[in-house]
Amino acid sequence: MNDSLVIIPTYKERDNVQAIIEAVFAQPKAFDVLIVDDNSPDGTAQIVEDLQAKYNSESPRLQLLKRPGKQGLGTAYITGFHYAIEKGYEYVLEMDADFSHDPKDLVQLYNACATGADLSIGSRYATGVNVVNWPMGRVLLSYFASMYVRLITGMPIADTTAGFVCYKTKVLETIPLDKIKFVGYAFQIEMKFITWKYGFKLQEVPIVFTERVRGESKMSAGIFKEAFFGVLQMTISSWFKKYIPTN
Ligand SMILES: Nc1nc2c(ncn2[C@@H]2O[C@H](COP(=O)(O)OP(=O)(O)O[C@H]3O[C@H](CO)[C@@H](O)[C@H](O)[C@@H]3O)[C@@H](O)[C@H]2O)c(=O)[nH]1
Repeated sequence: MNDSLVIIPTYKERDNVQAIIEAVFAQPKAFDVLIVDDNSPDGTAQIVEDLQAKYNSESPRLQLLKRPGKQGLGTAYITGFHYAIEKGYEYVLEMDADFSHDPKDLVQLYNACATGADLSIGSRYATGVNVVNWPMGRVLLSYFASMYVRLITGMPIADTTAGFVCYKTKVLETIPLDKIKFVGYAFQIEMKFITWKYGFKLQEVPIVFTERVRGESKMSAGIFKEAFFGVLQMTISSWFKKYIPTN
């Protein structure tokens, strides 16, 4: 077993899943991979099962959790976090299956945590705007959404919805995972917010985010709405909820 687990949630990622797994295993640092698949109707999980025979001859480097149906990205990660804690991984990384996150950046996210950060964030907005192939409307929406979150919550992070991150497992053991309630972009915001509120050290690592070439995004207007109103609700309730420390 390696010290770090890369969790990749998948829903209908038949055209990406094999290539992304191979790309993670090709990195200079050895990572284990956990795919959390929500019964994708396109056979994504079957592809992973076929690859397990190839990669797991010495140790189970490629792991798969199958859930019965589409339950959202947030709960897929929570399921993965519990798995990582149970197995005793020291570092847990989150990554999309679709190559919008470059697997080459995994090592620098890991290094940031190995040298002091508790949560390192692959940030599109740490140095300007580093997004490739998004329509201008989506860039503006995402950029201003991050500014909005920063303004409302006071969290000192430029890319608050980032989904390419590395946690020290002790963070995931400390924060109340059972209280995380959002599933989409708001899930990413909520996780960072609670981590920050618990006094852990957050560090942004500049990355370039590239729009997927294969398959489709599963984000929807509902998920965007959840983020917009959820941030307000989350910030206000943090003033009253005992499980969120005040700082
Ligand atoms: N298991 C599971 N996986 C899911 C689900 N919905 C999405 N996924 C998987 O989660 C990853 C991201 O999904 P996308 O649909 O490609 O997300 P996106 O719109 O590109 O959003 C990304 O960027 C956002 C910030 O701009 C991030 O907030 C978000 O977390 C993600 O990284 C992909 O690997 C996709 O298959 C689900 O319900 N269940």
